[in-house]
Amino acid sequence: MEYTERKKAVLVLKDGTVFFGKSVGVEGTAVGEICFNTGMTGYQEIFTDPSYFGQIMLSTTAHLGNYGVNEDEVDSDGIKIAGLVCKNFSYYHSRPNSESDLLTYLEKANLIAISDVDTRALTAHIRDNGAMNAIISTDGKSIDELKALLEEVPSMEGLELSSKVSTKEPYFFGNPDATYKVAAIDFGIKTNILRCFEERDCYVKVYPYNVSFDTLKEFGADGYFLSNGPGDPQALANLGVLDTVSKVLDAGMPVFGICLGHQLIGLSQGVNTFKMFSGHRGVNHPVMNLDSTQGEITSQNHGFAINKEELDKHANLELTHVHLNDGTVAGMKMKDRDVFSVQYHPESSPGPHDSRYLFDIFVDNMKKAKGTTL
Ligand SMILES: NC(=O)CC[C@H](N)C(=O)O
Repeated sequence: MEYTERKKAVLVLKDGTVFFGKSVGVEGTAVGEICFNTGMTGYQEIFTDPSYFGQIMLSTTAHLGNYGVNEDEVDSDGIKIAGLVCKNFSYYHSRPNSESDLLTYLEKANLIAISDVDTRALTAHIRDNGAMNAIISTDGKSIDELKALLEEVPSMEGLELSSKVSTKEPYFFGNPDATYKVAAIDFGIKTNILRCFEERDCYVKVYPYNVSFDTLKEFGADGYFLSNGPGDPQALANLGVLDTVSKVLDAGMPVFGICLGHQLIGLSQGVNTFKMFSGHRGVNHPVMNLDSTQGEITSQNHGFAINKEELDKHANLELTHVHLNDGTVAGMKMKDRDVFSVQYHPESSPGPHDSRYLFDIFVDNMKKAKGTTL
């Protein structure tokens, strides 16, 4: 279908604001919390990141689709975002190693997307008014109909979503003969985290989000990993997850947590999380490592964060990284054991590789714990 034949599409925000655009392809209606990502590239990694499950992605980059898609650039088994809002959608792509075009990729996943939206104005609106639910429609529903549907959509606050994206059965990743064994809990794990472990001589067993500590232990891992994932971290508390996390921390083995995993470490130690005003999502968020005093440009995707005052008062937790834009907690460690976590994404897919050293520290901790001189 030619661009000029694209149907009219509409976006309605929970506060009643309406934006018009054009349907990219699939017809239908999609709901979710709208959030903006400021990365200029990396759309395929973002769309397949399970942490975005249940969210409508607003991409602030001027062009989407211009470099096509490639199966190597996925971070899970498929598209996880609930819907897409963009400015210019490229129906033509150009890149030597692209396998297909973005439109076909979105159509296969039945993803509803609208283009030609004034994304600058929309992003400024969310920045000023905070994260909120939204509905996008490409099938001609009236604004009143959409507003009524939007009333039914639950708030992201209190929403448990890990169970929707976590693996149902344990699986392995990497080389079985690798030096280190890592037991990972999958709250919505990104594949690039597993690749980062594999590159560092680790063999990973990935478990469902509700695994018991007794089952985890059976693998005889050298270290534990708590993954990223969608939804409100506090909602996982009701499912017994915090009890498992506490047991993991008490095992005395090296532990590494990323994003949701980091938030769960905090919650398990009595430090609360809160819903941020509009969250951090992009590939150029500045973070300071308080130990080295070096800055890192980081990849981020979160709408909740750890309460800094509670962390500062905690006897056994220490702030290690701080977000330089707003002073929020970007990383922490436990004082009496090799447990550390970050709110951002050191596997950075997409994003700069400044923070990959965190994987090296975790492997180093496992090396020390093994008492080897490898
Ligand atoms: N990337 C993540 O793990 C996100 C964690 C959590 N869902 C949040 O939005 O804060």
